[in-house]
Amino acid sequence: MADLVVSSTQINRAALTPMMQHYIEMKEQYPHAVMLYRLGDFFEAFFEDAELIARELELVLTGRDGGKAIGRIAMAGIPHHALDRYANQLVEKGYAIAVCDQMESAAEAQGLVRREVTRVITPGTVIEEGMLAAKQNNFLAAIANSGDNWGLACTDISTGEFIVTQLTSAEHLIQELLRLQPAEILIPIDIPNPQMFRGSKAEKSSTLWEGIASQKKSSLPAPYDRLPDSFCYTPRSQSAFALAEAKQRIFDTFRVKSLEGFGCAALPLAIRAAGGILEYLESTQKSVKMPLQGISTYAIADYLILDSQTRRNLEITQTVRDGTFYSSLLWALDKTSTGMGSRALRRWLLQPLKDITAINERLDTISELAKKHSLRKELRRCLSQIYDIERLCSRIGAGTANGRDLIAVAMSLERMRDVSDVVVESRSSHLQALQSVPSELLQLGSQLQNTLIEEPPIYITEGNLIRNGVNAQLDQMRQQSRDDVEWLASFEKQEKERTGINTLKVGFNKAFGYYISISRGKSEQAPADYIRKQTLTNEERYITPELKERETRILNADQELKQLEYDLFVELRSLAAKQIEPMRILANALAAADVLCSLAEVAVTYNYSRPEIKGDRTLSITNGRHPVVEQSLPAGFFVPNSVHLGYEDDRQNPDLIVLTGPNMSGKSIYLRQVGLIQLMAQVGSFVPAEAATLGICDRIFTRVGAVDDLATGQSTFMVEMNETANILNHAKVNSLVLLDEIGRGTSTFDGMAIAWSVAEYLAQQIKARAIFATHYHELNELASLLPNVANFQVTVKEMEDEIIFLHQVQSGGADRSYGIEVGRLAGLPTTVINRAKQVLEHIARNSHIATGLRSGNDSTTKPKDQRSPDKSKPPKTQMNIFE
Ligand SMILES: Nc1ncnc2c1ncn2[C@@H]1O[C@H](COP(=O)(O)OP(=O)(O)OP(=O)(O)O)[C@@H](O)[C@H]1O
Repeated sequence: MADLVVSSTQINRAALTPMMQHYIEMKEQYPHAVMLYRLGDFFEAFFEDAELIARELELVLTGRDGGKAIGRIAMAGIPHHALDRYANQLVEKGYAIAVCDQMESAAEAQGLVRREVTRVITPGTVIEEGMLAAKQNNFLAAIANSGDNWGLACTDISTGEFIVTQLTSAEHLIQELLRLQPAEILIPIDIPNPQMFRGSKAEKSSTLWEGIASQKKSSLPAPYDRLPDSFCYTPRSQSAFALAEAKQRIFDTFRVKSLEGFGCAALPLAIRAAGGILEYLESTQKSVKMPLQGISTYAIADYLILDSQTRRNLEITQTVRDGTFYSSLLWALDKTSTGMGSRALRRWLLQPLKDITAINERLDTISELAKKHSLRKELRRCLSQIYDIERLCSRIGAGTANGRDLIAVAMSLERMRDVSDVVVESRSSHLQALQSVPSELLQLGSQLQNTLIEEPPIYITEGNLIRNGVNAQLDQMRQQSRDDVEWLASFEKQEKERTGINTLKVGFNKAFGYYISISRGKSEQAPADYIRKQTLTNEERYITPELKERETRILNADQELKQLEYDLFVELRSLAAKQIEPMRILANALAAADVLCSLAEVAVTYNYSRPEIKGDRTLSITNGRHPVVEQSLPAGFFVPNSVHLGYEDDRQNPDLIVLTGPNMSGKSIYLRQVGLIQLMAQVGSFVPAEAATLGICDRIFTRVGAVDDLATGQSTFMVEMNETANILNHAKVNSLVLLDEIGRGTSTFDGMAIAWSVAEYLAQQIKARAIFATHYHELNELASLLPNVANFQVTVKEMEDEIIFLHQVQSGGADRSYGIEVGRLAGLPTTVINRAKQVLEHIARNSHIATGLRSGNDSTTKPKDQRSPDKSKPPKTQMNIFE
């Protein structure tokens, strides 16, 4: 629309209408955000913002008079009740939104309606229920830096969680960010407009942000240019991150005088990051202040470290192939009954423990729940009736909870009586935590239930919230209101009799209030004292002084009644807010119990066993299974396999296993299942195995077939080498290293040489427990050279014209891959298969690749079947099915 003014920068402000002048003033305070300005029943955007939301939300771009000398200003709007839905779409696209609301009704206003920014919604500060995923945290993070050290603070304002840590390298910071997946990250950089919001997604689609669009991440000042591209970053003024200011903010927010109790007193960077978050919350949460829990400090070394590569390869929360939740470990284990439990399970899986006592406490609880079927069943039934108290607490504290929220709290607290009864005889600590519910919470539950009606409306300003008998004044006003209804009925009856018009009715509408309605045909009969107010096609509407007088009283009484109900409700909500702390403790206990019930349920369904947790390097799994693949195969189809690694006292168990076997035989699955079982044990879960004794790992490393990393322009082989280097530089004696085919993406000789030396380094230098799956059968020689290396193979059975995958892992090395057979199964043309077979035979007869590596140091200390195959015999050719 050519005639619309779309830019606010070049106009003569004095010529604008007073309201538009106010809009510009507001917008200037939030230049980084799309401003939604309340006008009656709509939130409107003007100028550039109007164009933006019209484009992004597919709305009609219209115009509004901006003043005589200005003309029509671009405008686009959304109905006020649809704010959440549209705001959600904008936040998803990476925009921040400043909500400028009306603080008084147009009728009340003297002059211009008072409007204020009540809230700035950004990806990390979303609290609206409809905008949050029930099963996932929505984290807002902030970081601070000094040299190689980094502070990280992270909060989920919908639950009040607030965690901080300090890290000693950018890599650790990035790994933590990748684990937490914050929706928004605050970085302390002073750019010309410090409030400017930049989200990676917003940059792509917005012209509004041209000022910052040039500030691509790579042009952000060091050291922040190293941060991953996939997040939404918001630059903030450095002053909020200054140590003194940050400390003061923490003192003020949490009403403390020292940071000792939070455990971060000696972590200046963590404090600075926390200060950055608090300052941001102050500036975005205007009228709605979500109460935070106290700060909880953690160290990454307290937990089993899983880097992003390992989380991805083990498919903990999503699959590698298509990134879906379905077929991930979380999918296989999540039988939780509440959103709190589901979020906790995700956190537990991404941050397994190292503390044996804490692990055993979880295992004890699962043991009890697994053994006592009716306890588990009953507890799960009760949990499924409990609402998301964690998030409800935050809404109560922020003063945004409505009647339905309080009823949900009341019902949940009522259910707690059943929960306590169900666990009354339990012995494990996580269930004992639910045995007694603080009496003040039970009282609160009863009070909420006794005060509020069963199904209150969504809005708390419309009355109909409070039960009869709660407040004498309210009861009296309600009686009055009933009397008024009766009076109206008797007035109607009286007027019918007086006029003799049977169809006469008393009606009401917002514009005219109460009126007497008579059909046009009968209007001649209207008495002289009737005052005509409105003429419609079929009826005439009248008022009388008596009706008007009564109307004033009815409407005033109605307003007063609603106000009284509102006041009583707010009082009740404040009362509930005083119990947030015990409610949060309860919510945490419920979440843990829910996770443990879920793990127990899975353990019983799939016949898992309790792992024995040790402080040494034992990794012993008897007949283990892959928890996800097992669930996706028909019962009994999965072939269990064992592994015994890293037992130090006698050298019966190796540190490193060279795993060979044909393509498709199950090497990758085996590798992953070992990693998953170790991870599950440290989460405190039962494991899919007949028996398992597992020492605590400090880290699990995995390297599984890489793909080209087009985003960073790295080749498959480069990615593979990067990942391998990372493992060799960080793995320690207590780590578990799972390598699937190293050295594939280069020439056979280079690849094999690298694979050999990597395996040798792992076994000799690092002595980590490791499984090395490979098609380089020459690596079987290592077992004859190094005492802590053994060969294992996944077996197949050769039939006359096919091979059968047995998926069984046995000691000894394989010397064939049956790659050509797999090619045939995949449908390679027969000519190609036959030719490949000829070439293979030729190579097998003439190649001496491994002879140089076999230096004759054959170990005699190991069982025969763990040594390399006898290479003195002529190499076998592929199966006779090819001949
Ligand atoms: N223990 C098992 N029991 C039953 N089926 C299995 C088992 N292990 C693997 N499989 C099946 O075999 C398929 C191939 O397994 P996997 O990908 O682990 O083979 P691989 O040996 O790593 O193959 P390649 O060397 O070609 O990469 C799996 O998709 C799974 O369906």
